[in-house]
Amino acid sequence: MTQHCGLVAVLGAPNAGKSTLVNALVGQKVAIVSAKAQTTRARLMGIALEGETQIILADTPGLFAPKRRLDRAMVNAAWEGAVEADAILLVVDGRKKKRDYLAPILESLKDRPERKILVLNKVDETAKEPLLVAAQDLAGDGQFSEVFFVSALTGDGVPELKTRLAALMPEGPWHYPEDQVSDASERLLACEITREQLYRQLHDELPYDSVVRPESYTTRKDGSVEIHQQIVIARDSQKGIVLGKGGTKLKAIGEAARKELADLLGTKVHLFLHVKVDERWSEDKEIYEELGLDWVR
Ligand SMILES: Nc1nc2c(ncn2[C@@H]2O[C@H](COP(=O)(O)OP(=O)(O)OP(=O)(O)O)[C@@H](O)[C@H]2O)c(=O)[nH]1
Repeated sequence: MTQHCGLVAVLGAPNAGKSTLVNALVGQKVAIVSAKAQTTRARLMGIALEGETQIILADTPGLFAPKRRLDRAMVNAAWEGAVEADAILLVVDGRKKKRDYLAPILESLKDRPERKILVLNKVDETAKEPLLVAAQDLAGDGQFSEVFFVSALTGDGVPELKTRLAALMPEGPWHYPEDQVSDASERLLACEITREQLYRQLHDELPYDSVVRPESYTTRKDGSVEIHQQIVIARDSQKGIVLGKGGTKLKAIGEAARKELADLLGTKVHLFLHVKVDERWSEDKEIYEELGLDWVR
């Protein structure tokens, strides 16, 4: 059978469930998910397989009005992900009754020539009637060729969406080997996993101006992996939050991240986390490059 391969850009407001959807389509965790808005910083790709078709998913940062430089870089990355895609998915939180916040996204999508598919997510927590109203409301202007109702969380409707996306992918050789699920290097993916644990375990206490950087990533003789990472925060006063009493918080974060990494990499993992205070990290070009973001003024 001939191979098919194409790019799908996944767009949507922060917290719509884009990362969860990409993970569900890939069938394995590739993008980090958290209840906090704007979790997705780097442009991670998920790679889904359906028969002879490879679907490359650009999991883009949520689109929102950018103020800080980091935010502007994220929005730029989001649009980059959508350029010349074979399909654009707009993921919308179906539970939300108010939809004005989507107006700028809908407006900017108007000029895009790609096929656009509306995905109303979180159907597990939404009644049918309001979902239909939302679909009519958003797809009424004819901009979307199709509407899918899914729950990225439970997987409801996801296989149907995946089948449809596969059918839209053009003929062509696969871009990635069969067993690859993400184009993020393992180093970077490992940082994302630590960052997710930071979010999970510190909740609202975690300062937004923090970042996890890779220091080193080596395979030991016995096949296990030794990973060193730096948690960079902007203020000395934030150190206590990350470390916790007697360092217990950081230990728990490292332990959870290590377990998950071992699971993902299928080998024993030694994870070392170092906390560093750097007031000016958000002005550091190198950090942006590391995270796969463009430096924008
Ligand atoms: N009930 C329900 N919750 C969902 C569903 N999909 C995602 N969520 C939750 O919504 C929150 C946001 O999900 P993410 O996948 O991180 O959202 P995102 O759009 O990638 O967010 P950003 O990274 O901020 O752009 C998480 O708490 C998810 O568990 C769903 O189908 N049903």
